Amino acid sequence: MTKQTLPLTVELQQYVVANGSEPDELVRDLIDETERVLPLDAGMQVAPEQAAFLTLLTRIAGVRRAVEIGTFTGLSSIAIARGLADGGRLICFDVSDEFTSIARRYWQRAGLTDRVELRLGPAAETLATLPAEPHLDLAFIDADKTGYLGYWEALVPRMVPGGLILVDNVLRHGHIIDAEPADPGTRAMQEFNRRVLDDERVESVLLPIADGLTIARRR
Ligand SMILES: C[S@@+](CC[C@H](N)C(=O)[O-])C[C@H]1O[C@@H](n2cnc3c(N)ncnc32)[C@H](O)[C@@H]1O
Repeated sequence: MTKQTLPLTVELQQYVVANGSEPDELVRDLIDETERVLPLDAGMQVAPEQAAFLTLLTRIAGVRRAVEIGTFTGLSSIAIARGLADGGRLICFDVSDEFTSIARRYWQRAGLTDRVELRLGPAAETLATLPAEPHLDLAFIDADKTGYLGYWEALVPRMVPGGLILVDNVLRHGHIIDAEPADPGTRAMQEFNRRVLDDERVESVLLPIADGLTIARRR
């Protein structure tokens, strides 16, 4: 019996990726280009095994309507869009025209432009333009950490019963357990994780994949 998740060495993570989540050529090119063009920001991309997990989860859940908060150069959006059911659509929210211009190029190359729509602007404002009633099957939150609670409150009422909200970076590279974190993003995530746990509108699990991924299911 194993009671604890294995800490992943670099070699073990490479094994994980090679044995179940190996990126295809397009994703490899996107990862390489992001590292080359945006070396200081490339760490914001989801991990390859997380991207593969997003695709599988989207497919398993039969998702037709999805949103993503925080698109960057497009890796997680491609992962979600690839898992959508026939006729499914993903709306991406981001503030950066620079980052998402790379994403748009890769959506084109991946043949996903009919499934993906980009809305530029602060997500606190652009999310409010979505219909208020429950209509979303899946939402992925991966943007400014101090905004997460606001995004959560905007999204939960818009999720259909059984809809999934996925939240990245809930472990803050381990700093989530710091007593008094100096970083406002980590303090915001401590509060966010408490609020999700106490939120009776959802059932949730916090998974130690990459930087921590919460999966919450709307009751
Ligand atoms: C961690 S990155 C997203 C990574 C992306 N999911 C991927 O897999 O490549 C965070 C993104 O959130 C965007 N962002 C930051 N603040 C935002 C805001 N207030 N509204 C919308 N997007 C925001 C940034 O421009 C950046 O592209």
